Amino acid sequence: MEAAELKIFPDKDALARGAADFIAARVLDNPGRVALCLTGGSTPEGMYKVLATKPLPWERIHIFWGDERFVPAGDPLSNARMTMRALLDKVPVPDAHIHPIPTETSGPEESAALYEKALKSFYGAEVLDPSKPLFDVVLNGMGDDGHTASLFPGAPQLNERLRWVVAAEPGMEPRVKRVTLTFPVLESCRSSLFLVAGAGKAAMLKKVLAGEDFPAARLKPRGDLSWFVDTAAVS
Ligand SMILES: O=C(O)[C@H](O)[C@@H](O)[C@H](O)[C@H](O)COP(=O)(O)O
Repeated sequence: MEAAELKIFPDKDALARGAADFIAARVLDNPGRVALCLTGGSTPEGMYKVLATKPLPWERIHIFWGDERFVPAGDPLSNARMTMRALLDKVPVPDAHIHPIPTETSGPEESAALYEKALKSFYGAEVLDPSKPLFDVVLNGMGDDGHTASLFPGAPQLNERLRWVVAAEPGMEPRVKRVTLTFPVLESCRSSLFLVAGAGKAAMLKKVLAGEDFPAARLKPRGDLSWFVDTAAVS
């Protein structure tokens, strides 16, 4: 693991362009099967729209999500739905390469078990090999309370080292149950990046970058880690 890199952009649009360029470059670095782990929240949406304009080899890109709200696929709160509308509906990615966290199940526990199975089958092994990262790029957000994915401060899911995917209680708005990848899985990547924008994040960003114990600061990717932030978030 290398030291984290901090990239500061003048505003949210510049941040979106910078992050989309970064992801496109990482995709093009890999001549084989590419796996991207995307995130929900409001910050990535603009970046997804920029990424949709990039001429990328979509036929060899697979899409996963780091967490999902336990709502039907068509619900406006769905992270996958937002990503479909901003990005995936606009690019020639094969349907079979889109791997949303299933939510039409008996509950978040069943969703987590099914997604864990899907990830292991894609990876081709039951145990993560440190020399073989699962994802090329993992995109992360950070909540005002320091959560990332649906790993909330003080939650038992923070200490999960065996399960790849678990159910989570709603830690903050929207107050719906969640399904989330765990740290070892989010960390199994070549590159990891956080997108953080807006003055509302400034106080927490300062603490997390100083290494205070919040979920976003606990993420220790095997590959490189970059923080893409706007000036408001570092104000
Ligand atoms: O489902 C979710 O809510 C997210 O995956 C969550 O972890 C998000 O990334 C952060 O809360 C930041 O969200 P914003 O970009 O909206 O601030």
